[in-house]
Amino acid sequence: MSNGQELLELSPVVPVVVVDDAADAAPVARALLAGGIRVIELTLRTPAALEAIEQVASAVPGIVIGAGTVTTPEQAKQATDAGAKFLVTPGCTDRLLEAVSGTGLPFLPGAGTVSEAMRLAEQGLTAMKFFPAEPSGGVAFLKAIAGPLPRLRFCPTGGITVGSAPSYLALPTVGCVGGSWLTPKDALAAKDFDRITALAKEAAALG
Ligand SMILES: O=C(O)C(=O)C[C@H](O)[C@H](O)COP(=O)(O)O
Repeated sequence: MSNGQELLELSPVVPVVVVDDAADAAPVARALLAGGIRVIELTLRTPAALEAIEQVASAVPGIVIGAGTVTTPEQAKQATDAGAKFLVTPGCTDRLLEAVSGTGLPFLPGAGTVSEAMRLAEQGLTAMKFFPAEPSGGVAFLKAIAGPLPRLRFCPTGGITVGSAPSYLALPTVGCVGGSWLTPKDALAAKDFDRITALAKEAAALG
């Protein structure tokens, strides 16, 4: 996997995972894999995130581990050092884009408007996260911009559910969708990894 376009092909659904306890990360990754999902995006929103990435990178080699919520150059470097194999940003600044490209990892930069998507395309980046998908116009927005921007491809994320995912995945400009619904907070709190496997199976079947 060497670029963002390949990232879009890994799985129909990229689980966006928030862990408060790094010890949960490897069991969650195994539960997702058992359900047929072979990619995980751990968000840098919690203090446990970098350790969680390290643990998945070393203990669950079968899953492709990435870091999400990368918002600063420092985080891009920390996530890379922790063993992330790809990076995802919710939006983009010039400084962040330079840092993320500088890691050499494949990445999905975030865009939420036509101009943001065009600015990324100007830099040769044609695979991006569409965030926040539902509040920004969802499927209707993506359909509308496929006319002027047919070569761009997206991982829409934000407000997507197992029910709405198929209408996104049916669009030719959508490679995969992202979502946190595979790893609900209460399932993590109860360490109900079987439930995560069941949700992963349901999501993997969308492909
Ligand atoms: O943390 C990030 O990097 C984000 O940009 C936000 C997440 O991608 C969304 O919060 C996931 O969306 P939900 O599936 O609606 O929970």
